[in-house]
Amino acid sequence: MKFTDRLWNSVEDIWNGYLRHPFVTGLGDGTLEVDKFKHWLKQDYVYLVEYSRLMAIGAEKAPDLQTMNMFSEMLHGTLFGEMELHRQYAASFDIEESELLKTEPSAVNTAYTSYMLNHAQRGDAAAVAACLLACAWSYNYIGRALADKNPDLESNPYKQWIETYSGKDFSELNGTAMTLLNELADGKPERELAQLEEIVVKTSLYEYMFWDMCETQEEWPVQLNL
Ligand SMILES: Cc1ncc(CO)c(N)n1
Repeated sequence: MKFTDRLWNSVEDIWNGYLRHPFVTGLGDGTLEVDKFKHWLKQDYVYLVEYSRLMAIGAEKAPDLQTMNMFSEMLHGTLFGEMELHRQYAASFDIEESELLKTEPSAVNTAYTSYMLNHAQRGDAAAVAACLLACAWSYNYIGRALADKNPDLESNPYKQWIETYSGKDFSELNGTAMTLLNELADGKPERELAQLEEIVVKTSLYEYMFWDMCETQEEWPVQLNL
């Protein structure tokens, strides 16, 4: 059994919760309020800057050139593929990239990226791959589920979102994330596999909290005038 098959058993219930989440169902049927989407867009842009650092850490910790290439492919795909989606949506709302980058990360966003960067910095390349997995795999899972459920996207303002995350490039990026973790976890003792699994479960829970944070347009409980 592949390690990702074992992981699937631990995260399936959480992930099916994403598909019932109002933010996600709203993307699928196009009814999501645009202000909520803009909140996601801004928070996610600064999230992806931190997420990209993980792949650079992974390349540095890679045990061989082939693994380094895989982390580097993911890094390139995120910076120049996925983040282009965000830049295009921002342009359609007349939001400059410089404004996206000024976003103050919310409490949940900060906790999520700090959790991943902490594990990536103190762990090995397998730990980095474990940190990356839920993000890539769950968005691909959601994108495909929404595309299947909503075959006619012509009048859906979130068509490009669904097509990006269900499409070929992002599916390949996710395939790389899964292969990376399966290869790096191969031969590890159960104690270490359990630690990697814990990272994937925790990041899956953070993903759920990120959807909630966008649904409620949450930032920090107390707003300071910074
Ligand atoms: C919060 C979050 N998780 C996963 C992805 C997919 O990379 C994303 N863009 N944002």
